[in-house]
Amino acid sequence: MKYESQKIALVYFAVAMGLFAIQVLGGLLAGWIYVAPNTLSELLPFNIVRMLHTNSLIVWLILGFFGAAYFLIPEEAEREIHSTKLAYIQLAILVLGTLGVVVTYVFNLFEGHWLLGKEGREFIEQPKWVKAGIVVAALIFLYNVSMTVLKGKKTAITNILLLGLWGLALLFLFSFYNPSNLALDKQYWWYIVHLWVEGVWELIMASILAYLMLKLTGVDREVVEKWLYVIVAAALFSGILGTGHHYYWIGTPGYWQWIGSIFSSLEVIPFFAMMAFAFVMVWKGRRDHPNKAALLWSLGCATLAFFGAGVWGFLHTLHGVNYYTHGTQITAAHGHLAFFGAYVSLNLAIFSYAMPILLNRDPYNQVLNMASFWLMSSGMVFMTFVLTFAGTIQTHLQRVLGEYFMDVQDQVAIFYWMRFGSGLVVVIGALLFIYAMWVPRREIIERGTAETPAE
Ligand code: HEM
Ligand code: HEM
Ligand SMILES: [Fe+2]
Repeated sequence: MKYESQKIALVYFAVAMGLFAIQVLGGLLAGWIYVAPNTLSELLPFNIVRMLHTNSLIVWLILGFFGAAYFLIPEEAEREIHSTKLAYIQLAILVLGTLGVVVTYVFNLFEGHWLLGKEGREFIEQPKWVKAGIVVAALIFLYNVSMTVLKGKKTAITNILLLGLWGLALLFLFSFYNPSNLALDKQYWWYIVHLWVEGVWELIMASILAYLMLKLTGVDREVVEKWLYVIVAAALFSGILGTGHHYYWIGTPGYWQWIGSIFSSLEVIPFFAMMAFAFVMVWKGRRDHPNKAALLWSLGCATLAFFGAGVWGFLHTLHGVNYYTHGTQITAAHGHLAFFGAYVSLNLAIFSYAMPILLNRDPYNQVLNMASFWLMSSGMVFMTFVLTFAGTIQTHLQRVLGEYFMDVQDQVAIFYWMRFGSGLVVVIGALLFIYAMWVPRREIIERGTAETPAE
């Protein structure tokens, strides 16, 4: 570790990994309720479990991004973070908000209250006071990292990372605007949900991947930067108008069917470019970095993001196809592999790289980490396949033959059992990952010392 303030990342990563465990366990519970629907139906109903699953996902991913920024910005800007104290205050606000969310959801408190009650829009259900807290925390964060970069060295990696993080925070402001007209509500809702994952988060992904490639493969910075600019341009060019693929059936004008189909098809390009980038960097690289697990997660991230977002996204993005598949298990299949491939794996890649440095551990449980990669990835890929089969049958029975929703659900039950099985593998992989990150290797415990890890 070159800069003392990089240590801030450690607490962010710790909270993120805690929520990651809760998120996958929540998913597993939701998957169990699918096959045994009366489970906890009074105490913790499915809709609440689902909310905890998706909300904790978003919160831990963002905490991971914040931690990644605090870790890599000092090295790139060649100076300490502007204020360590502000960074911890920011985390305290976010943790308080998270606890508030959990208590409000689980006990279903303050229903209908404008400030204290949950808001009932998927992914952005948080009560208004929590949303306000998130904005305050985001402002503190942006001030802190922007000051650091402004006073230090500016690189393409930090510029693009900051652009992505500013975009993330500004787009979140749309969560305060909730028009009573349902079509308008949905139109703005997608500004957050879509413009995050298919817009500004791609900038965050590209810049963190670029940083990892720089460190792990030792290629020249100029080469990394050229790729970075192309990826960012392709992401913004396709992703902004690509929002149209959510405007097909919500009451917006018909031209969105063409704009959405054309531009969202082009969204495959940046994801393909990120995959090509990662592999070309490894191929051209001149450095044999000892942290192979971090490289495995980086390559896995670029590859699974291409399949989950690019291929599985394209599968149902043309309006002629989406007319039939909209809101079926095809959507869930895509949602899972896209989020896992792109943003979960990205976080796990930067954790794998940074944690041994932050904890000053060499060697660390690298083989266990790689095992967790294969468990989690194969579990998620299998889950994607079974949900795709379920969704294909569902589309035919329900949308083509016109059978009733619940009758169709009974006929695809076998796939929900298989989803539970693959989910169990994912959970085991996730717990193994957390173990590999935090528990020192036996040699170190016995010897009592560690080497300084390679950076
Ligand atoms: C990492 C990037 C991506 C993530 C994390 C992601 C995630 C998701 C999620 C969670 C949903 C479900 C939203 C909901 O209805 O509540 C969704 C819907 C959708 N996504 Fe993506 N996505 C990504 C990229 C893409 C790309 C690149 C495409 C197109 C090539 C695409 C096409 C679609 C379409 C068409 C829908 C609507 C499905 C429906 O009509 O039910 N996505 N995405
Ligand atoms: C890190 C891994 C995971 C990610 C990124 C993830 C992501 C998501 C997302 C984005 C949704 C909303 C999907 C949509 O609207 O289309 C969702 C819902 C869900 N997830 Fe996960 N999830 C993960 C792990 C799991 C696991 C291990 C299970 C266990 C079986 C699971 C089961 C479910 C269930 C049952 C739902 C509700 C689906 C519905 O409403 O029909 N997830 N998850
Ligand atoms: Fe989208």
